[in-house]
Amino acid sequence: MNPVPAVEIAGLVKRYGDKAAVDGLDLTIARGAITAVLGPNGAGKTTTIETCEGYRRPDAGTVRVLGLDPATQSAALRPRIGVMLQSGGVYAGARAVEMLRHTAKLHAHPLDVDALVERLGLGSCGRTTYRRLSGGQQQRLALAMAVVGRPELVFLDEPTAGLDPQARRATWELVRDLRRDGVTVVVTTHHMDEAEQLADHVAVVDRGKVIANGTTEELCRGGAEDALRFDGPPGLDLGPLLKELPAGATAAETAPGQYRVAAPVDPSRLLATVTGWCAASGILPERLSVQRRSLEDVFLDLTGRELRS
Ligand SMILES: Nc1ncnc2c1ncn2[C@@H]1O[C@H](COP(=O)(O)OP(=O)(O)OP(=O)(O)O)[C@@H](O)[C@H]1O
Repeated sequence: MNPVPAVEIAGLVKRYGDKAAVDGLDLTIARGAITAVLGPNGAGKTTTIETCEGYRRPDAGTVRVLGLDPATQSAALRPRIGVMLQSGGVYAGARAVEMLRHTAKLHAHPLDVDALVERLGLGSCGRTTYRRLSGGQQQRLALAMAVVGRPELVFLDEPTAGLDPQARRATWELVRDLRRDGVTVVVTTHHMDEAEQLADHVAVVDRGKVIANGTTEELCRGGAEDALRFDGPPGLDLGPLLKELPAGATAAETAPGQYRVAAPVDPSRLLATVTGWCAASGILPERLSVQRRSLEDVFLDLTGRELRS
């Protein structure tokens, strides 16, 4: 194992005017794994990733990527990393696959371009210019450009935003294959299921700091009890149910007609209490299940359920 972490960030501060977009962020990312960086809009994820890529200079703190300083050693770093930006980064007038072939030629051991084009469903885009590709095709091309040079480390900023389910799955498979080949992948996403499916490690960023960090398993286990979920008529008054449960129980309508109940009791007792209350109230609970906390639950517990302005 290479002892130098893929990414080491200590006390990173990045300001835009007098606003600190990143505010003392610490994060170490291991090699050879997939790390998902999650956080609400405006949390500072992209700013952090762009600092790692050498596109932004820190105002304070240190950033090391593959042991190098991206601000001053970018010439040594660039050939070793792959970058997929949230938008742009590709010349709009260039023809899609030609551009990919050109990028491949800049690297010593590129991936097979035809195989990559096939995998990402870009076969029909050969001579189409970047600006004429659909949004999803542009995303897939940007992903192909990021990985074609067989980098040691890939940064993918929201790689599946706006992709159809097939393209999303193709992206996931490609990311898993990168990990199998020993590549370190750092991915930002707003899709909690994506992070749950793909990531070995998860870092949650909020207000410019890492507020939680660990494996998905560790974060989902952390502190909270199993939750019971069921569907029922919208707008149920859950107050009487809560009275039947011990202190510390929570009950909420997470979406219209969808309920989540958690309590520090044995799951079988929780199930008995909820079904008993439903029966007594004339409610037929549908799709009833006891589940461990999902990453989305963890995320919302950490960052709040309110929409931020
Ligand atoms: N070039 C810029 N000039 C001024 N402010 C900026 C700039 N880029 C980002 N910001 C601000 O910095 C904060 C962090 O933005 P950033 O893009 O890093 O967040 P993010 O976590 O990636 O958000 P999202 O999930 O919406 O992509 C936001 O308040 C944003 O408005």
